[in-house]
Amino acid sequence: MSSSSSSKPESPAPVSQVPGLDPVEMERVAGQTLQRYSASSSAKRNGRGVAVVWFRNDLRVLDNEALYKAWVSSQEVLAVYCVDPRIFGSTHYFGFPKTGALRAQFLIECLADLKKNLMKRGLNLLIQHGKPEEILPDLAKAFGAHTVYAQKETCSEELNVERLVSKGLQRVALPSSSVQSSKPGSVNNPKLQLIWGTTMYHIDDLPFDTSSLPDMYTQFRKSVEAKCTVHGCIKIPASLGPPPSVEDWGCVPSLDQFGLQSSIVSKGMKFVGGESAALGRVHEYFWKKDLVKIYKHTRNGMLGPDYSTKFSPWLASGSLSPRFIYEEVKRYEKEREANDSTYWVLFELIWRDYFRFLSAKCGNSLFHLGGPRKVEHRWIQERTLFESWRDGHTGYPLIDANMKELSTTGFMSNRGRQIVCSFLVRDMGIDWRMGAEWFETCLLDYDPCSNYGNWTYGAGVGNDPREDRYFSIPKQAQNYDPDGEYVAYWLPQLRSLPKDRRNFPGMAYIKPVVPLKFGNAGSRHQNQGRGSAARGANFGGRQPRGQRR
Ligand SMILES: Cc1cc2nc3c(=O)[nH]c(=O)nc-3n(C[C@H](O)[C@H](O)[C@H](O)COP(=O)(O)OP(=O)(O)OC[C@H]3O[C@@H](n4cnc5c(N)ncnc54)[C@H](O)[C@@H]3O)c2cc1C
Ligand SMILES: Nc1ncnc2c1ncn2[C@@H]1O[C@H](COP(=O)(O)OP(=O)(O)OP(=O)(O)O)[C@@H](O)[C@H]1O
Repeated sequence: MSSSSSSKPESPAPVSQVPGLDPVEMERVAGQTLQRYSASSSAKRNGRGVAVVWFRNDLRVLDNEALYKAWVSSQEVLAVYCVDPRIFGSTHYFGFPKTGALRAQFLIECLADLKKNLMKRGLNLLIQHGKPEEILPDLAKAFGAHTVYAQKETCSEELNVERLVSKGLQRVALPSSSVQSSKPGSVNNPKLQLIWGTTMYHIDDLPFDTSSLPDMYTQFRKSVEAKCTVHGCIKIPASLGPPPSVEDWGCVPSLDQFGLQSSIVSKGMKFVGGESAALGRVHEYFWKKDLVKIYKHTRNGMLGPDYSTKFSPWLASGSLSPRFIYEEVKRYEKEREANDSTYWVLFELIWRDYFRFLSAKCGNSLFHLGGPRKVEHRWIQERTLFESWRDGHTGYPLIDANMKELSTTGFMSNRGRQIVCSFLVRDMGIDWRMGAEWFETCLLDYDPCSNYGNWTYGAGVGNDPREDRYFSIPKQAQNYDPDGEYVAYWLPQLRSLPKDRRNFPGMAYIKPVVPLKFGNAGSRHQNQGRGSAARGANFGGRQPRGQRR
């Protein structure tokens, strides 16, 4: 056997913390970066009274326009986060936990860090438990706030909350003295002002209305690259105080307040929540480890913290601004090197933008079985099969290892996500929404637009009919885990096998729960003679199309 000599079983590698900086270094890097992005002392504040900044998925100080506008328009800023019980409810169709314990823990760390960073600037974070539409009008009334500033969202659950908050504020009557430029004696309502802030390219700069967004990513990308520029990050003054006087600012919540049990990451990557960690990871990835210059060649990896940026959990919670990443890429290109890899980070961030704008175009069809194209197709919802996928017991090491990584750490590589998605929908024929909702439960970087956008593409119901791909497991295993290092990490029982058999263990592993739809071409040891009969889904006889991007 060539490179396939069996190796001794090894004990699992320790958990890799992401970023891998010690707390002192992380604080130093975050402090320096925030300082670099502080507004000069001449920044103008010309408002009156109190403004509320309602933090949602923008848990950061750097490049936070809602925070900046609240500061400019007031004499006092009240920063608020509402722990909305709905985000700890159940997913829409299949009743999985809407937020799993790992993402809840990440959120707690984000809130603790935000509170700390706001306090360093003379503010604080008021944390209240309840629905924003009940909390915010009461606060606006109690503090006489003229405006509630918040980041705009695009999916219906969040839009609904925005509508209810706005309605609630309309019922609050404020005396004219709290409101700028109002006539003496008149009665005014506080306003909800929603600010765009999730994407790298600003929605107002797009060369088309979102209702006419191109159906093809490449067309979108070329158009924005040619016609738009990325705005510079908003600089926030070093001092934002004073806050209004508040009796009880509330504590950063604990997992049991969410009704969740702590889930310790025992293997793989442990992501640290919060803006300081996000800025630490950018520093580590770009400047300390110099990894961005090889990103394009490593990005399809699956094992360890360094094959890709790992920015997504912080982007999803808004502890990291995509415009800051853009500026860091440009700075790196100027100071060190510009190449395909440095560009490719932006290329991927444009995918993220695209899915965000697409959610505005598609509305709820993004979440419907037929997807934006309303594709009619018979799916199955077989619980036992689904559970074998969810729990990593399908008999295919590559699937099982990825699913175990997801439930243990809350993360999975992009390569892994595409493979397990294809397996669920094509080989098992299972309703893609079951997979998407399980991802919604588990992912640290869960974002409705990127998650449901990618799942609709993977299921062949997305808005671009060409994005209809089958991922052959044997081929993916040979290309992306040729020595079986990844599967042996997550399934240690495979480590004692020769390297080239770890992905094809035959009788040495669980019996596959379904045959592969397109047979086992390319497999070396597995499933001989099981045939290639398709199960469940029939995708109109489409042939495998290899890999995406
Ligand atoms: C079925 C499926 C579900 C997914 N669900 C999510 C999700 O809920 N949230 C999420 O952020 N990403 C999702 N992705 C996209 C992608 O897998 C992750 O963004 C990526 O793996 C995160 O790791 P990274 O930050 O190291 O990415 P990198 O490779 O370093 O890429 C840099 C950034 O580009 C963006 N990006 C890269 N690929 C994509 C993509 N395909 N779609 C959108 N943005 C992308 C991310 O913001 C990422 O942080 C999903 C992909 C698939 C196939
Ligand atoms: N942020 C989000 N995360 C997960 N799912 C979301 C989010 N926002 C919206 N959805 C999904 O959008 C869908 C809305 O379904 P709902 O029944 O409310 O409306 P609908 O019947 O689809 O509405 P319409 O017929 O007007 O399109 C649900 O599947 C819901 O889970």
